[in-house]
Amino acid sequence: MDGSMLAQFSAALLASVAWIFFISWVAGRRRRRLPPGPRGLPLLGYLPFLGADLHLTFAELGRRHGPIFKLWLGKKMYVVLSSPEAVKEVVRDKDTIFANRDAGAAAHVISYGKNDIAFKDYGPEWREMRKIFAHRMLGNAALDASFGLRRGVVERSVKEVYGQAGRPVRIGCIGQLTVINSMARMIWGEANDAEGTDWEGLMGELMVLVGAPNVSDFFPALAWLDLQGIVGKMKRVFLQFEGLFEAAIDRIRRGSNGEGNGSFLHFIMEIGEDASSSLTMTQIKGMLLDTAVGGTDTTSTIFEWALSELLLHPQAMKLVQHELTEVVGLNHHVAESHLPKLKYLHAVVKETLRLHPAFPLLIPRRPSQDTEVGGFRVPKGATTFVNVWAIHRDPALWDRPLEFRPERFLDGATKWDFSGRDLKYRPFGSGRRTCPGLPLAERALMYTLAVFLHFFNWEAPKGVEIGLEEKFGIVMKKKEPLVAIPTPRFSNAELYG
Ligand code: HEM
Repeated sequence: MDGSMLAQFSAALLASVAWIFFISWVAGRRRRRLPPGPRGLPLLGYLPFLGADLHLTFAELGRRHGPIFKLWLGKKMYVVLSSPEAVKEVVRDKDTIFANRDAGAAAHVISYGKNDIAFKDYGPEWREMRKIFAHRMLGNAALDASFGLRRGVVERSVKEVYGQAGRPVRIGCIGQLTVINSMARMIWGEANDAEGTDWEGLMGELMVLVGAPNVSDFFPALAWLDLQGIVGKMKRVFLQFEGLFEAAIDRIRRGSNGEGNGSFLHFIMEIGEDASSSLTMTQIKGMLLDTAVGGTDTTSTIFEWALSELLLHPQAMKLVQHELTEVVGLNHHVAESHLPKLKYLHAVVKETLRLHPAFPLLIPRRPSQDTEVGGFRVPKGATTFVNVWAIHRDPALWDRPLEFRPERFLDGATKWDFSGRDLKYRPFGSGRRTCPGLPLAERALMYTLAVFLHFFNWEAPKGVEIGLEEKFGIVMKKKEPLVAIPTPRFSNAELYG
């Protein structure tokens, strides 16, 4: 090889090496690229621009930046997903990596320091608690056994509404109280140590505190100051629950008249006190709190949305009541055994949950290591939201998405179950962290709706417009409580208690 050939060869070799370096640098850079997102202010990030309705802000940002975007709120990075493809990566392909939750300061207090199911980090203890919760506490046998407790509460509410027939009633509030009291009854049993507790107020305060934007979460270094007093207030709410649990546990331990029988508390204590169980008393109380918190606001809110939609869609209301007449029969009580046959009511519930998912952003997850979604880097610990509200209304995924059409969930739509198998419909989430309360939620919601729609006709008071305005929160409620006039459907007064 002469000198010039050697020089040409060296130059070619150098160019190839440089090219390889360049390509791997670009690939590496891409791998390390964070998702796009809006610019914010120094230190505060996007905080000043968030607005009150997070789901709407996130939907708008999704339109601008794509289905995977990030934003900084104070010192914390948040990633928001709003396409089934991106969600699939998180809840299927990388479900284990994203199986932790992000417990803010307030959630930390109310979850017994992440000692419940909703906030405990993924691992063997969480798996054990979840297994007991889903398969034993909320298994079919336990739910069948506690039906009497639920029925008693619903029948009391029917009697109350009957007493106000022909007049406007705040049915949203009555529905909420019915669900709250059913859950309380199931937790405490007939003895109900919680009798006299202002559940509505207590739950309302708890949900506001968990959902409130908290400076301590955005700037962890300032957490010890509890600048908005949220943690202080949450501790007071927590102590009220703690007092109720302690009183009931004490009563059950003393074996006083066994009135707790049939209640979750009694049932779960039996498991906890079994020598082979590793459940601690704190975990038991954490699971009961999950039932009280996870089960009440969600179920009662969907009850109110469903009734509102039916009042706005008289044809759908007619079909529900016709089905109830066929399945339950005139002058008969609704039983839980009727529920699987109420196909149209099921479709109404599904369509309601599509348009008004109780958790519009699900419950945020947190990756336990650096990872990638859609080719973007998501760093360990980044709070990850799924904007299920936006996915459920995406015109690319749904035909006439803003219309209330229960029919879309009928006929050959067996894939539309609540399991989250179809990633464009996930009102109960999916993957490892999917809602374990689904069997109870489905029964309680369907039963309460079936009873109220079987026993009464409903109409809006003259001159009152039924609105569908939303009030954003951890659980998204109706802005204006629903008011409607009930008229008994049957002349036999005995049916109404
Ligand atoms: C209509 C009623 C309900 C709706 C719409 C609902 C929805 C949800 C959703 C979307 C999640 C988050 C899932 C995810 O991150 O993928 C969740 C979690 C949870 N839900 Fe429900 N839920 C309802 C009723 C209930 C009931 C009745 C209970 C208890 C008896 C309950 C207990 C829980 C718990 C403990 C979690 C946390 C699970 C975990 O982190 O492993 N929920 N729920």
